Amino acid sequence: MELILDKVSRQYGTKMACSNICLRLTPGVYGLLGANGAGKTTLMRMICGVLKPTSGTITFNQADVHSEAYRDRLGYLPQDFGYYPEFTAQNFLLYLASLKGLSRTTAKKKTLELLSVVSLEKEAKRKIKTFSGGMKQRLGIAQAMLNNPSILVLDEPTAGLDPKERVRFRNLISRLGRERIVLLSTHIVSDVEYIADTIFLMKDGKLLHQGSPQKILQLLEGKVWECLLPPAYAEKLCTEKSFPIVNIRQEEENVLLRLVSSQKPSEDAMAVTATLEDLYLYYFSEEASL
Ligand SMILES: Nc1ncnc2c1ncn2[C@@H]1O[C@H](COP(=O)(O)OP(=O)(O)OP(=O)(O)O)[C@@H](O)[C@H]1O
Repeated sequence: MELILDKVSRQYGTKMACSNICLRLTPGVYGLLGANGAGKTTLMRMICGVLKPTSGTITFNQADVHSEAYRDRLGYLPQDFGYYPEFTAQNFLLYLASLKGLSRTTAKKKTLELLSVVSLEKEAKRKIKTFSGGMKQRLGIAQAMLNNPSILVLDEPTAGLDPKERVRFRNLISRLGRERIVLLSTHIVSDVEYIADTIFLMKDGKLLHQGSPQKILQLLEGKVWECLLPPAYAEKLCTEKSFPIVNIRQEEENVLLRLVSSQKPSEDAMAVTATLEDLYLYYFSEEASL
């Protein structure tokens, strides 16, 4: 099973939202990481066949993504998925199952099975308007799974989840990714740090890096430092902006700076282990609020 993107680009007028993207996806969990406007939604919509590339090709097992056969194997949770607030969770899934052409008996069986997969079996008869953000997202994943897809595409599925819901979500995705291609986009690093086998780092429509979290982190090896400095000196370093500062923390009368630099930034700076968060803030420092 493989999904291949070959030199895929998408332009909106003069804006290049995705530029020359080449990817090969086999079963596993893939995290598409990028700041707002990086091109994640555009890329996912092209992968789902909802949007045509301006140039390049996307194929699944050598078939075009606009074929019906592909659509049957695809599950998609768009960013702005519309729920019907007055429906119960179960009726909502039954309704979507009928739209997807499942028979009544299969739909009923599948709906109950999926409500259990996303841990909503006890809420089956509750109206969606009473659900938390996390419960709605899990229901969204359940609807994307109705056709038992080989490719599951989730656009910002963790938006609005609290920490407990995030953990539950991660566990669910890890399980689903064992036998299918799961691609999820986020700008929250911790959501992909533990579950993604491969991370795609996107900026300004381009794919900057791809690889396992460990491989991606090697980019910053030996370049992340922490230094405890008097406030005046720390402020000087920050305003001079000679290094990307990834974190600032007040420590009693001093300031602890975490920064990225290929050289030791000050006499008593300590080299620390890089995290994906450092990497993200390093690449997206203009957009991120430090
Ligand atoms: N229909 C459109 N017409 C014109 N420009 C668009 C359109 N859709 C997206 N863009 C632009 O293309 C770029 C990529 O947008 P996209 O929504 O793919 O980014 P994103 O990474 O998903 O962002 P976010 O995290 O905010 O959803 C942005 O600059 C956006 O303004």
